[in-house]
Amino acid sequence: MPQIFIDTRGVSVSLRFTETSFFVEPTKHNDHTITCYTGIFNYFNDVQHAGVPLRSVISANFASGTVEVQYLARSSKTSSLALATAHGTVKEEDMTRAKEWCQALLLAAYQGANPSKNLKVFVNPFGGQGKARTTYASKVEPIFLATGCTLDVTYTTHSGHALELAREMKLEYDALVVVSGDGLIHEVLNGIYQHQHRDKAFCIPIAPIPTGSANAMSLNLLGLQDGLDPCAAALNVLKGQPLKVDLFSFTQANLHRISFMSQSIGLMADLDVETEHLRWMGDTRFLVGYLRGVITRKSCPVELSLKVVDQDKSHMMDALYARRAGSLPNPSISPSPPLSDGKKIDSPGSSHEEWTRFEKPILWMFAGQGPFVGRSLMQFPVSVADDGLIDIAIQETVSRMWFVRFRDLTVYLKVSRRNLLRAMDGAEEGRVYWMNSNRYFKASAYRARPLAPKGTLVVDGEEVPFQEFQVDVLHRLGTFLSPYPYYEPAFTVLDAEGKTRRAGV
Ligand SMILES: Nc1ncnc2c1ncn2[C@@H]1O[C@H](COP(=O)(O)OP(=O)(O)OP(=O)(O)O)[C@@H](O)[C@H]1O
Repeated sequence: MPQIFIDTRGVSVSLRFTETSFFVEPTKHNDHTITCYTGIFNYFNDVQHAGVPLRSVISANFASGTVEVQYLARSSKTSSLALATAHGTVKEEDMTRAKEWCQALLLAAYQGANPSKNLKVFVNPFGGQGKARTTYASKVEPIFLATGCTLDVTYTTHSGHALELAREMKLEYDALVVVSGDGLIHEVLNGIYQHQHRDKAFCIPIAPIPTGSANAMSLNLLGLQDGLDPCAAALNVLKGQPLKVDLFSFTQANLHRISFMSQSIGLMADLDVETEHLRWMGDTRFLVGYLRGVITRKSCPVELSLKVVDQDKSHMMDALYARRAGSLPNPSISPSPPLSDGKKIDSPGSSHEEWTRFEKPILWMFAGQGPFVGRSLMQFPVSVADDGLIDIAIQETVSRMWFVRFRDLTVYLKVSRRNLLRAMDGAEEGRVYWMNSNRYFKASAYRARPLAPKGTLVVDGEEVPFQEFQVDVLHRLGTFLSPYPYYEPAFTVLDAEGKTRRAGV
């Protein structure tokens, strides 16, 4: 599509786009005049090289002789996205062309999809550091309004509010936007689970806007650079494609609930619950909790049984490579059966494997999906969104590497505090995966039975009673909006042989 020229405050500016990028280029200017009006560049001199991905263009309008294009851009490579506008008048004789150009730009930027979405928005003013309300009003809502979205916004007033609303919601929304952390996503999914038409309700995609503490789902969908950026997450609401992900059925006695991210017991659960009063710290509170846990090294009193499908770390990593490169089809597990009202949900894969008991004493068990459980911990680096399996990481209390022999007796030594602290080094890129004392399984189901009256059990970041439970996988039941057909974070680590390996395309 040829370029058009607009006049912005006396400066003639060329607007053009290619299949991949959008460009704003002044054609005449006073040397070194500083301008920020496009958000793409600061100096006109740089402009020949400037451009934003076409995906970042959110609106293009022509009205009353004026062209206005809105897009998201960074002021530097590492900064967050911000809403920027290029606007200016066109000459009388160019008006028809300008109108057609705007339509063509919009068509290309949305690849034919409708920019004006019908959105249900949940804002949790309590999540994270309590900034959701202002972040939504100042950064997110302007992006939705620029594209003509219809917004049905609820500021949650109490814990459980989002669940109640999701349970009763109409099925007309294009997406459910969750302005909060992972806890509110958990609520929305459980509301959907109780919905009268839950099969259909589970197909409405959820899109997180990160304003909680860990924001793990947002990190897993958008990656480290964009995962904590509310504007990047808003762009995902407009441009993301539905990504089917496995969910988990968490059963305690006769109570079922949906878990979408993780279940933890032991140190990793304690650090979440015991740092609740440190919310003001953001996700640094998890680091404080971990250090506290390493000092006490409290054993986790629980009996675990797993339906193991894989426990070979190199093999699991190879499978991840293959999936991301598109060379492995979806696993041959059939989709979850439709959920009919009142029926227990069954796992498609859990009936095939044998139950195996994990006998060793442990410091913690962390089960779930999605590489990141927080910005500083890639706990499940080989997680695949829809492999029909749950990843389970178990930290043994004793190290298989460290033991002393005395006559016929072998005495194993506790994993040292030094090693546990060392595990923090590279934890954000999943290096802990290769630690010998970190046992890693892919399973179709697992059970845990507490062996002490007291302990901490956390599901998707929320504490639940410390009682026996079972988790089964619900293959591809969840739907999220995502820029990629897989979890974004790539696993780049030294493998067991010390070679650099990279998962990703
Ligand atoms: N108005 C409210 N007042 C108090 N609690 C609320 C309110 N609205 C929602 N909640 C509860 O707030 C809890 C925490 O929310 P959320 O998980 O979104 O933030 P977070 O815990 O800081 O982030 P993350 O889960 O990513 O670590 C949820 O359990 C939710 O039920």
